[in-house]
Amino acid sequence: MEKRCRTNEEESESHERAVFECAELILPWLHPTELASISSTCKTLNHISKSINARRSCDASRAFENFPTPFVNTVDDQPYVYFIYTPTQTLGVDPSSRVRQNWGSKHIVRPVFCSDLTDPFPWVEDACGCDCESCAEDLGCPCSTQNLSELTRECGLSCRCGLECGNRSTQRGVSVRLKIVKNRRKGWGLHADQLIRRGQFVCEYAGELLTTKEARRRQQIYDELASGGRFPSALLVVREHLPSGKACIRLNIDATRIGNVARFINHSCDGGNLSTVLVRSSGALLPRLCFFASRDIQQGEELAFSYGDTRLRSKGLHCYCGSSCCFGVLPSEHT
Ligand SMILES: C[S@@+](CC[C@H](N)C(=O)[O-])C[C@H]1O[C@@H](n2cnc3c(N)ncnc32)[C@H](O)[C@@H]1O
Repeated sequence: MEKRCRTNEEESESHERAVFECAELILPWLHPTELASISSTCKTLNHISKSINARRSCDASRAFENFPTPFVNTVDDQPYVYFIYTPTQTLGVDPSSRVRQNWGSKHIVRPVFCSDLTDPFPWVEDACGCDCESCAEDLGCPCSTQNLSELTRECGLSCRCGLECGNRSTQRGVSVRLKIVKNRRKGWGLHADQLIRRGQFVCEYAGELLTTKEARRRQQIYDELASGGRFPSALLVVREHLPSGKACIRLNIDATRIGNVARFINHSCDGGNLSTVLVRSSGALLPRLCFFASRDIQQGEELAFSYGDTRLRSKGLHCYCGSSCCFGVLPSEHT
């Protein structure tokens, strides 16, 4: 059979295709500043970068969650906020390490969501699950605590019903449609994109779990950055008081660099429309901070909560929550 030699044109087309394919694989791993600088080098890379930015703005959760969470910005031309997504709490990562995540790729591979696999902490020995064979959400679960207290227990790893258990509703990721909307004064905020019923689970506050020493170190840096202009940090300190009242477990969750959609929830001086509940899964060493709707929330409404145990700072950031009881200054946690 006669072999036809490839023309120069065909050869260059094939090279271009190879470059295109490689770029499509590599560029989604880049930070926005890297993406911007590479996109200025040639037309093809500029084109690919643009589509990556468009895909990033369509889903902040990078398909980790059950529904995409889009960014909506009618204020300026920032298409999205860059951070590393984690659907559950994770161990603190050295800030100097450049963690990367594939975001905005053409080929979306939905990560397997399983909190049992992602829980970074060892499980305690006496972990127990419920005895029912299958407990659907509507039937309830014998070991479910029906009313929302400040601390709720859920079934855990050894539950025989698996992740579908009606008493593991906070372990299946974000289960309502949400969007991230930019506001001129408060920056980005998390909004409902459907009706959310009172008592419904919205999302967990996921981020890096830090030692108190590291939390204090980072808070100092964040305060300095905030004083020099707008820097929206997302370091939350939560205390779980033990029944004796004498001791408490302190959780330092930093969602500034690594977090989930909850990092966009703004503060409201009137407590907003979310209640925070510490949920402990049977067998888990540490509780997780979960948000539930404290009343019916209409589609489009902004989600908000009070940033917790606070002391007012006379020179703190200005609060724009707009509630009738607004203190005028954003609360600041004494880390
Ligand atoms: C956890 S982040 C919330 C998301 C943030 N708005 C953003 O753009 O990424 C906390 C930061 O949001 C801003 N923020 C939250 N609530 C606010 C409020 N009521 N008024 C003004 N700024 C607020 C502050 O900059 C604060 O440090």
